[in-house]
Amino acid sequence: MRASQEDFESAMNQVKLLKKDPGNEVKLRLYALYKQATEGPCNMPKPGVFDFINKAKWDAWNALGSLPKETARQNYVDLVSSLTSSESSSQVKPGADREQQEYENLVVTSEDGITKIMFNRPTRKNAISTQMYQEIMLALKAASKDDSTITVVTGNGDYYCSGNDLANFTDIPPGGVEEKAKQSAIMLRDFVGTFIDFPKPLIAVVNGPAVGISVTILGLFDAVYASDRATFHTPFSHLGLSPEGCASYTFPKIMGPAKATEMLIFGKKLTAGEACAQGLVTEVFPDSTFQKEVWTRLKAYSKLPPNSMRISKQVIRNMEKEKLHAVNAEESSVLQERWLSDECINATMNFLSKKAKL
Ligand SMILES: CCCCC/C=C/CC(=O)SCCNC(=O)CCNC(=O)[C@H](O)C(C)(C)COP(=O)(O)OP(=O)(O)OC[C@H]1O[C@@H](n2cnc3c(N)ncnc32)[C@H](O)[C@@H]1OP(=O)(O)O
Repeated sequence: MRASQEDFESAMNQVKLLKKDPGNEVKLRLYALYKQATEGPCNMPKPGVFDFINKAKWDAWNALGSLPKETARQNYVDLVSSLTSSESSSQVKPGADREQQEYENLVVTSEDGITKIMFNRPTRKNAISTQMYQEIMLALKAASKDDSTITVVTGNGDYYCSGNDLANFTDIPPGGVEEKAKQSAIMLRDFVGTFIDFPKPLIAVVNGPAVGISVTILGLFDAVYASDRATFHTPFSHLGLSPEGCASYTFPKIMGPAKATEMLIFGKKLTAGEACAQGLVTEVFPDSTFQKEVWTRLKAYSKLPPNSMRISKQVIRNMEKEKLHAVNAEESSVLQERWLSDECINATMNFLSKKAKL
């Protein structure tokens, strides 16, 4: 499939978040492909021999000759993808009991055939910052390729996750709020897409309250185990928002349209027991024994034949994938508009100025 303009913009965002300097040669190649993809063949006068930097850039761009813009765009996306996956595979290597240190907002460990991705911003109730979205995507991509059999997502501290970090919208780029909304919609689509495409059994261990996007994406998990302290809250109307994470499709399917309406439109907060009765949660455990009971069970599941589990997941989920990607694209584009609405801006300002809380 050819890289779209959105894939290209998403790749540009990912370049900014690379943790390691890819080196001058790769940077020149990225520069040349970017210029070719956006402007076509090199159209600049050749810099003088002593203007080393601009001469190197010119040489790299000029070397692409008449490479078509679409091919340059595709090559750029492929190059960025190889850079991000080599970073992520160097972060999660197969093996036992290895704690990863390189994420700022996650703790990722691999042990007993289970890769555990733990949200780790407990002082912010594990709200998902822009960087954390990128880190979760990297961690999931690495987990999809490592030798673990199942992948678990959980939270550190008293919360599972308080949803999108509302301060994400205060970091406005030079292109203004419209540009911010556009970038956020691309990131959201990529983020949710990573869950849709995740190939192994994906389990949520919901250790405490869950809010917003951390609830909606549960519909894309294969099992959800919850402490009886957990609650499930999607206050989209209160925030001037609309559903994401494919919940506009998965929630009515899981719990029926009437119950989904209460959650997604009226923002009704469910207890763990209610969420279980409505099919969003697989099983609820008393908080006092939650960790012990869940991890004992998961360790037993992780010993099942991995290929069989993967294939069964594909059989269960693959028929829906195309539909889910379409829903994800639509939800992201609706939200791009919502983020610019007075309703949303006022609700966000009220939270950030401490006038409102859920
Ligand atoms: C960008 C692209 C993708 C976008 C996808 C869109 C997703 C939609 C959603 O996820 S909607 C849900 C958004 N989340 C919220 O509205 C939750 C807001 N938080 C709260 O209402 C409360 O903090 C609480 C109910 C979660 C917890 O209340 P409590 O009193 O127990 O704790 P504090 O409020 O004191 O929280 C500790 C500090 O953490 C900060 N914080 C918590 N959640 C968030 C958040 N989501 N965004 C930003 N900051 C958050 C809170 O402000 C406290 O900070 P302080 O110590 O500096 O006061």
